[in-house]
Amino acid sequence: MSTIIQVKDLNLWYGAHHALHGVNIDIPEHEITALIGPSGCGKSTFLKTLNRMNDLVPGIRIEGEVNYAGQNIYAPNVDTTWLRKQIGMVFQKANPFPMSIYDNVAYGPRTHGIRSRAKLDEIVENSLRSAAIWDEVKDRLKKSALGLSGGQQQRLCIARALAVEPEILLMDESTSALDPISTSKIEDLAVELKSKYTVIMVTHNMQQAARVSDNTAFFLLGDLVEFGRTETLFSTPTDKRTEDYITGRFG
Ligand SMILES: Nc1ncnc2c1ncn2[C@@H]1O[C@H](COP(=O)(O)OP(=O)(O)OP(=O)(O)O)[C@@H](O)[C@H]1O
Repeated sequence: MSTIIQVKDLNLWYGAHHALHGVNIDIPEHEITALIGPSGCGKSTFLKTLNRMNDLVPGIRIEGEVNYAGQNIYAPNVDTTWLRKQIGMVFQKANPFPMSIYDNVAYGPRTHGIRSRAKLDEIVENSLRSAAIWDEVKDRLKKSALGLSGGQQQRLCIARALAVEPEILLMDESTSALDPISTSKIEDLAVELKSKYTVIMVTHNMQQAARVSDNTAFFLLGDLVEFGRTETLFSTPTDKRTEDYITGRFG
């Protein structure tokens, strides 16, 4: 398998707080990588460094490299609009725009200059199909996205992220606010998506990591303690701290 993102000696500070300590990781393409660890260990911080969503946090300092598409994304000439098109993100709480379902999905492509109605129709349908929500919304595309259930809103946000044809989808605890049925739909969806995309997900739920991911990274207090195949990490962890965490001894 090939590496899509290579992180080298990544350190991050929020003011004086050293939140990520020399993280090194190679993230495989077309697989699901789960980031796990107790609250405050730096999972979300790490995820956000992958498409520079942290850039505007006051007092932040980032050192090291995140190599993607043949360059360090922290190099001075990198276009962050391009980067975030390539590496999309879905958040913990669904955040549809207060507009129609159609316009939510068409928003990104329109921003990138697509004006043809037929082309937009095609993108909207394909994205909603890929996010496994087309059948539920195809008769109400002009209705407000805010009228959808929480689970539907989250799948709509996935469709919105897919509409600009990213390579990588970052999911930050995207099922933690959802009921078990919606959660299971999003988990199934993540597994389907990996044939076309690379998925990197933060989850508090170890069963979820074990169910859906191919690789798992365990963070503790800003350190990447262990990274490996999910099956191996959960069955025979090499680090005592990983073992303590996955067996519920702390966290
Ligand atoms: N914008 C910020 N400014 C200052 N400190 C921050 C900021 N965001 C996060 N931190 C701190 O950095 C550390 C890592 O936070 P982060 O949100 O990445 O952890 P996490 O593992 O995702 O936690 P959780 O599972 O609770 O979401 C924590 O100590 C947190 O308080």
